[in-house]
Amino acid sequence: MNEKQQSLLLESAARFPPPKGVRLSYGTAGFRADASLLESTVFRVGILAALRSLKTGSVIGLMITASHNKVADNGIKVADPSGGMLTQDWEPFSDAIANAPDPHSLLQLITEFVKKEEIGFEGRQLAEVLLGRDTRPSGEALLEAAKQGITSIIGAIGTDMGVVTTPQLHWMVRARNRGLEASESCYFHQLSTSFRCLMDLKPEEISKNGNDATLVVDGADGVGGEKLEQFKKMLTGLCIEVRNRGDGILNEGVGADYVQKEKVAPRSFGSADAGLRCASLDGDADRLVYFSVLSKKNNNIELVDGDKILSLFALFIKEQLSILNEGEGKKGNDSYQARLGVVQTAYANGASTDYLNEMGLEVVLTPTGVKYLHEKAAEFDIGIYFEANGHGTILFSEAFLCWLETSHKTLLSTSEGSAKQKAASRLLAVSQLINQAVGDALSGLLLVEVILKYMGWSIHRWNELYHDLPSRQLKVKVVDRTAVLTANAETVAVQPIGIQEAINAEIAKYPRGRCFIRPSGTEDVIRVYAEATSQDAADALASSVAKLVDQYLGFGSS
Ligand SMILES: CC(=O)N[C@H]1[C@@H](OP(=O)(O)O)O[C@H](CO)[C@@H](O)[C@@H]1O
Ligand SMILES: [Mg+2]
Repeated sequence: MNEKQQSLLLESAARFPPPKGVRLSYGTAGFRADASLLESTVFRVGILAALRSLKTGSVIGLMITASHNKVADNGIKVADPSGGMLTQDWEPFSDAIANAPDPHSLLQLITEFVKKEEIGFEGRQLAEVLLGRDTRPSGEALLEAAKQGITSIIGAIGTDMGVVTTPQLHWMVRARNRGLEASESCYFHQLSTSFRCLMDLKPEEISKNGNDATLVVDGADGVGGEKLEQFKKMLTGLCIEVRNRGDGILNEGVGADYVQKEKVAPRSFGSADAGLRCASLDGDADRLVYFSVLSKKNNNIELVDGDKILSLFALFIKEQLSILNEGEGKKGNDSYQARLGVVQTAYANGASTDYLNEMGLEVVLTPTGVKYLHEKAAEFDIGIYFEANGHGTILFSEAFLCWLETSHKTLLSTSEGSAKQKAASRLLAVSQLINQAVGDALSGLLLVEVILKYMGWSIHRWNELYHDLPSRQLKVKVVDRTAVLTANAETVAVQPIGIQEAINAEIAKYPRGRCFIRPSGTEDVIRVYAEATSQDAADALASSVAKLVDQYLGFGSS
């Protein structure tokens, strides 16, 4: 770095002093905190994004959002060239620069990192960062701070994509790096075209079914509701009513996180909606859950969570693959035994994992956080991942898509059964519809709708795939949540010493009992998850383990 660059960094960093006494960490999904604390972090992440763009020679994304958190919070996450999450190798650097106390220590960290990563500053190409933000009022000022961070690297530019959903921004980054146009209208066009294609390919005999009625969507009073309202006009064959489109307070009593965790209907939904097919998006529209309001008790719902979306997708994909492979074994020709895998976390309901295993699928568990699930899913030809809270997608490998395209062409030109050709067309359309960069509530919703139509299923029939084991999640405030270390995809607590044995002793008291603890990456708490054969048992197991956490780590423990 030359002197001009160094002084530009020092000068601009001086305008964004970090808040005193606050330590920030990249966490499960980027930095998140009260918006008033974030300007300097966002500015510094702007620098990181510009460096990442220089290093990779590709376009990088920055999304300003705090997803399902309260409206006063905000946050920032980085999208890598593939459109996926920032490589985990760069997280320690992001933590270090976010917490550097002054411009000089910041400059030193950057200088060392640039050297270590061999980021070339001489004769370099232009760096470009796409910026997006959700509807939070603090978004605009933070976007400006990010831009200033980006432009404090000479030659780097920030391109403002405006108010977008998180998955739209990730999609745009991926598109740009593949030489495609990255506008919102291209995104809507791709989704609506592939949706249309899948609708046209549904079996003819299934035109009348239980799900013809309107889909009612809770937009969480955030960006997703706004976008869906705009987008729904392009969707023929699907009637959508969007509620909570931004007239109420973001995420307050609304949204996928609220619906999934509280298991109640969001604001603006009530007994008048009983029996209807409803869906809920989170604040930045990367999570999706379905629900149906139960008729008798006002706010109670039948929840159809991420695990069930995953199961529906897996069922559909598996069926298309088996149509495609019918009879191929006998002929021994160029059939492709695609490896289909599903990825979950320890929060997946045990009944869903059993169901997927019974389907003969390979089920892999990873730690919480899309960055882990996505990475694992990418190892399969078709990898489907979902967190129970509704964040997930389906990834197709390049090799499989290449084979699929060729065999689709061959099937079109021969008289070989149209069933196979349709299955190939469906899989190709799914790969276009479902976001390949990150979990996307809007594209996920369209795929659910199309599969329900294909199966001729109502939401109730879908929910009957298996019955969830009763579960309970609790949060415990502790002195230092980093004192809990876990292993085996977070199912075992290895520290503090002795706590796992104590948890095991509690679990042993309940038939089919399962329970684990882990430190949250987005909130200052230890999360407790428990599952058992009855709700009372799940509640009792969760609360006894929460007590153990408090004994070992709570404020009276030391
Ligand atoms: C139990 C739970 O739902 N955890 C969520 C939550 O992470 P925590 O690290 O548990 O706070 O937010 C993450 C980001 O949205 C999401 O990936 C994850 O699934
Ligand atoms: Mg989200």
